Amino acid sequence: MERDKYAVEDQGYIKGELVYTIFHNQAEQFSIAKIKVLETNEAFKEKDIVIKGYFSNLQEETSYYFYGTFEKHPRFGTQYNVTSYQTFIPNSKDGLVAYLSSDLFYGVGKKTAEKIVDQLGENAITKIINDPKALANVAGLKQATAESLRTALQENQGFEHVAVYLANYHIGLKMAQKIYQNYKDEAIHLIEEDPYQFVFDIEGFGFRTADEIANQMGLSTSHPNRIGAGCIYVLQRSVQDGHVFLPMDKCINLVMELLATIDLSEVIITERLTELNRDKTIIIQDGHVYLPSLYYAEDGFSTHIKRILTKPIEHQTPMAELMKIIGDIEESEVLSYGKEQFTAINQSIHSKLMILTGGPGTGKTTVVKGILNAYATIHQLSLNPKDYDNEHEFPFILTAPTGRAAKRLTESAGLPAQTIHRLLGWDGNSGFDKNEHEPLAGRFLIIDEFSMVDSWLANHLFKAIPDDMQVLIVGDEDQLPSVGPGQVLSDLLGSDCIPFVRLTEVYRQKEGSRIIQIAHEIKNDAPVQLQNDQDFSFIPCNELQMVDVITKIFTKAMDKGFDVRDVQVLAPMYRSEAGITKINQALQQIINPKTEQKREVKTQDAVYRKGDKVIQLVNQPEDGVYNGDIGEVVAIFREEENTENVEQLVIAYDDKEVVYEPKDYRNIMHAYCISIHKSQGSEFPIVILPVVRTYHRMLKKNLLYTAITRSKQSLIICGEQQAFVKGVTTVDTNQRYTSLKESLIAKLDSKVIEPEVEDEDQLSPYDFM
Ligand SMILES: Nc1ncnc2c1ncn2[C@@H]1O[C@H](COP(=O)(O)OP(=O)(O)OP(=O)(O)O)[C@@H](O)[C@H]1O
Repeated sequence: MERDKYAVEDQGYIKGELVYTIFHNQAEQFSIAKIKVLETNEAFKEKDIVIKGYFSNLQEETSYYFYGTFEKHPRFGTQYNVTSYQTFIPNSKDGLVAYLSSDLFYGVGKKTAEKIVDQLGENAITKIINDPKALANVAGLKQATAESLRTALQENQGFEHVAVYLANYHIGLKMAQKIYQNYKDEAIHLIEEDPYQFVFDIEGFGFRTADEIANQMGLSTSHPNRIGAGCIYVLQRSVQDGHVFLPMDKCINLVMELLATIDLSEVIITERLTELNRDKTIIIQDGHVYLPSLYYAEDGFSTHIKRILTKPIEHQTPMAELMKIIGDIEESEVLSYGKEQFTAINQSIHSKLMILTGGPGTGKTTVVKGILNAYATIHQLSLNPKDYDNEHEFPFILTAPTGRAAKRLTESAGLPAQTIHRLLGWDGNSGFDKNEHEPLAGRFLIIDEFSMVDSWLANHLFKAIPDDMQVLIVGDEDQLPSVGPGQVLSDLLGSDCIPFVRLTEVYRQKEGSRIIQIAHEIKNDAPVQLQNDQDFSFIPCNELQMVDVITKIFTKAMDKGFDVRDVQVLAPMYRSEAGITKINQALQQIINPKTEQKREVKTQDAVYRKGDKVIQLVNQPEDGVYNGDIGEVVAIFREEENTENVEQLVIAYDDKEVVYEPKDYRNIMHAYCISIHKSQGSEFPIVILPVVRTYHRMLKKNLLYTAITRSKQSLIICGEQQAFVKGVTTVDTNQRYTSLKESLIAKLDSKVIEPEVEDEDQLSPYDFM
């Protein structure tokens, strides 16, 4: 078969044959291979070359046309970066027989291939693809083999055909594979019909790519499909910045900016937005433009808040009784609750829904334990899960957004806690098992680290809360907002519709913690002193010295007997000389270097060895691992060493081992250094925090506050003092557009639903001791 009619005109090519594969990632279909050069129109004189790209299945003894560009790799020299390719099948009988009897086509041997070519001639492949009956008369060819040969040929040729076509629009093989998997042979026809539809259907297919294709096809820049796709694209992008909606005028401006054409006016875009609103592709309300899922998430969440608040608590505990109970708890815990803490326990016991907020060390956990104890005593419930069975479920539900946060909650409260996803029975695909029809079973729900909960998850969670369940939300409003859209905790507090208690008195500080002092200095906008102390050090250095400084500190901590898991480097960004990637590479070399005996696997971005510290990057509920979980590579199995015939990486987390196949490797990365965003909800004995000017875009008060509050025993900041001071005084002005506050005020009639709490000032727990 000659070069495809869609082959890129004037583009350089190398016609070559596979010598051997150097690296192949099955999941990504990414390969690096050595190729014997048979013919080329490139200025290249060598006999062979290393190529890399996304290939579906490169075969030996088969020739290909590779289209691409040369690249100089610092270590491996000149390589050919392949952007598209196609199999070369000579029209000669021998060539066709070799191709049809290759490993690509199961069940077709040399003899059968010869018969096929004898019967169908030079155009055998085209005939088989186009005519389902073409193979019917080939003697001895079973119908099943004939069908599977035709399907495999269609797949193989079809993908190459699509890939070559898409390469004309600078769409690489990786994206071509996604497109082909989605649309198969329809891909070219569909893209020619409406390239903008791909923006919605294919993850990662950018509006600009669609635009380029449409442009080459001569589609008008003011075509309604273009404007529609532009509107949706602008909204989708705003969700990535945490917004729940865009104000109408801002949305129009962003669409104008994106579409950049003089044919468009605000009126035309407004009309298109109105049409999209009419057919429910978007929702416009009060001048706010929403993607439907977010509109319904906020609206649903506030409706459920109202529903929960409306059903009052049946059992009211007289103040005298509560004071006595709290006094007894103080005695057994050997502490005396501060006034705010006492108010928090009292109010939570009497509130259907309450928020407990406060900075580090203000006693949130202490109060949570107090509330659990008081509630259990009042309702004569055991706090021991073993005292319950399937018919009598444990009445206390403790949950948090991440695995690490749930684990910490389990440890601090002394009761089992789980992630919100697990609690709701998320299956990873179709949604949650728990909802309004299948609600949660229990009496008292405590949700920790609520600042990390986004609008979607908040709605799913509250949907599943039955009317008579009591709820306590716990979180620090000064932490980073959720990664997903919304700012649910601060909107709840800002609405003034929900009872809350804000703890301000710091208790851990009394134990002499400089870390907590720094956190509160940042929180209260007070000047931060960086002088060294028992649990705090500042090490001045610049960007280029950073990796060296960090590896030294890390090594010293290990020499002192700390475990790799105890020491955590937190940085704001991946790139730069002092970025996460460089720090991880350097630390891996020091902590877990290559040795003869140590097994390793190579992925596109990293090398993993047995003993490496790694982090899970996405929720993988089917295996019980969640975004932010940190584990260790404990075993690597080669393909031939297991029944699945696929390479495997085994990672041990706190309470389980999870097996990763190559297709899952993209879900992990090294975790010697992780991003501050990923560290939300976790705590570490030692935190090393690099802060340099290069990070300036990221250096904001809430980011540094979040990083600092992750450290429990020791905090080491290294870098430039000026950058740190600038960071802690820079408030993130990127306001998120959310309407939860207004929605709550409208639904709850702007009243804080105060619990009926007697004035505790008149009595003290001591009156009852
Ligand atoms: N009323 C109190 N009297 C004495 N010590 C207290 C009191 N309240 C809290 N503490 C102590 O202060 C420290 C911090 O309290 P706790 O862990 O409850 O705070 P937190 O707000 O949950 O902190 P973080 O958010 O950092 O985990 C603990 O050692 C706790 O025992």
